[in-house]
Amino acid sequence: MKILSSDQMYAADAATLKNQGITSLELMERAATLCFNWIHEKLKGDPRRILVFCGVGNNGGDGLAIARHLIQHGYNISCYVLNYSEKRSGEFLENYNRLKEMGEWPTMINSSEEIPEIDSDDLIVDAIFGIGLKRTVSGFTSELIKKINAISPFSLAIDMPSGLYANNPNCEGDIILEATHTLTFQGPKLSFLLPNNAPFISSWEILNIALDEEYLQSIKTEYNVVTKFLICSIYKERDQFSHKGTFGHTLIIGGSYGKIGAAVLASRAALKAGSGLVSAYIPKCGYNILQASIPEVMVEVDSENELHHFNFKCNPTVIGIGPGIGTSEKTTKGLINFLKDNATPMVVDADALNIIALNKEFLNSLPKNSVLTPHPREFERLVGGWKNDYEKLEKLQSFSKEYKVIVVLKGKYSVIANGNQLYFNPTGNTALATGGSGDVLTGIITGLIAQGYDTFDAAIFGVYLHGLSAEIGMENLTEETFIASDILSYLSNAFREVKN
Ligand SMILES: NC(=O)C1=CN([C@@H]2O[C@H](COP(=O)(O)OP(=O)(O)OC[C@H]3O[C@@H](n4cnc5c(N)ncnc54)[C@H](O)[C@@H]3O)[C@@H](O)[C@H]2O)[C@@H](O)CC1
Ligand SMILES: [K+]
Repeated sequence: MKILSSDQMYAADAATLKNQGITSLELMERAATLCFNWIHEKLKGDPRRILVFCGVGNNGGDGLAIARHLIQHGYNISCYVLNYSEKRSGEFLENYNRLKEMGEWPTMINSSEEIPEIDSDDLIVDAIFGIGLKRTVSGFTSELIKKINAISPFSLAIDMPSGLYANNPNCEGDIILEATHTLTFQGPKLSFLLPNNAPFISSWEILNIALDEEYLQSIKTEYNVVTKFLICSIYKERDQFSHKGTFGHTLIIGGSYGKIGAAVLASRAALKAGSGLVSAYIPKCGYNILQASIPEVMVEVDSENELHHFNFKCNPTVIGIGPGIGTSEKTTKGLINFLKDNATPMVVDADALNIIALNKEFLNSLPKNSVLTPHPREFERLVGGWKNDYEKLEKLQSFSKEYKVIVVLKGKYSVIANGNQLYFNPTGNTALATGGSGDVLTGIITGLIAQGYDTFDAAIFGVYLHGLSAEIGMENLTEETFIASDILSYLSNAFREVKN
């Protein structure tokens, strides 16, 4: 699913009016009716007080239309207009008149003194600013938002939490509604997916206002959200005549004394993701552990307690490298030497990334289309810091382009980058914030590449499955009790969900 900028949203709105032969007012009515239906379905006539706060643009127009539906259905509502500007939009005025004709005059707020009392049991509908926000919210409008944030009632943001920009960084100290939930039109805005904005956008859902499909298809964007539809198109049915050789040979290079488990988890994950064969190349001290934990995996060993020589004999399709290797001098030297000659595609994680970050000249030695899976701290070591989440995304794009690698930047909404193309993954939960979860991801992506998935597809698919397994796991476990090996217990369910 494409993530549109506010300019692209306006263009899509305009194309929809033209192609569907409807007016802007009708499109607003469509949007507002969906919002009303959402509220009505949840409240089912609940007599609690609903305060609808409207701006004077089209987001405010939505609010007035929602207020009208709520009144018509007997809800206990008070509707306010924040009179911050003389410039009212046509659709705002039209909806204002409709309310007036019903004898329901919204209350104008012209100063901080006129802000009403708010109770923590009220439902707040925030229709002050949407995608049209152009500058920092100030004056009594910001006072109102501060008051709502302080009292913290359930606040439902229409399209956007007021004060948040759709696709630009906010300034330090901007006043933004900490919305409890956001109903957004057509698709998520880029700002929803960025960690800095977490306080404002704790949960959101899309209301499909049926913008012109053909026009949406034609829009070009660098930002996308991974959908089940995309994942189903990536998934490859297995050929009935296939054999273990068909699904490639993964080599996991990992482990050091005390961290053999990382190699175990990654190897098992590669197998469970469907790699035909899996070998592990580990320090000698891990031999018995690995053989005993996963009999399906073949093992080759390096020196006693750490990796040093990197002289394995097998001939893998793809290598997953880094889990648990540490950053000792010997391992660093060995890895650097290995990188100089290696042409096999790789998934590079953890300490392999940290070693490369200290020896950046070797980034150029990575085989084209290798996958790097840093968490934000590891990525910071590779590229230096960033001013804000938007600059982080720019750095992600330029890094991916410069070194011709796929980067998976891990986090809530992990971002998978291939040059300028960024895909935000929606699956997962805090259960994944557990030791070994990254090793499992490395193994899954490596195992997918081994069996013939394109590397970008494998990164997208792997991240999606990894997150989905954790979601499905919540049927039996909790976010606290779920551990990394549980990801693999639920991987079959995740695959099954994709296959169905
Ligand atoms: N046909 C359409 O265009 C549709 C629009 N919709 C709604 O329309 C919204 C966009 O409406 P608008 O473009 O009117 O913009 P907004 O309603 O988001 O903002 C109102 C206006 O306030 C002014 N403004 C911006 N920042 C300000 C600030 N800090 N202080 C004071 N004034 C400021 C701007 O001139 C802006 O146009 C969407 O978010 C959505 O809610 C929906 O009804 C769907 C259909
Ligand atoms: K809003």
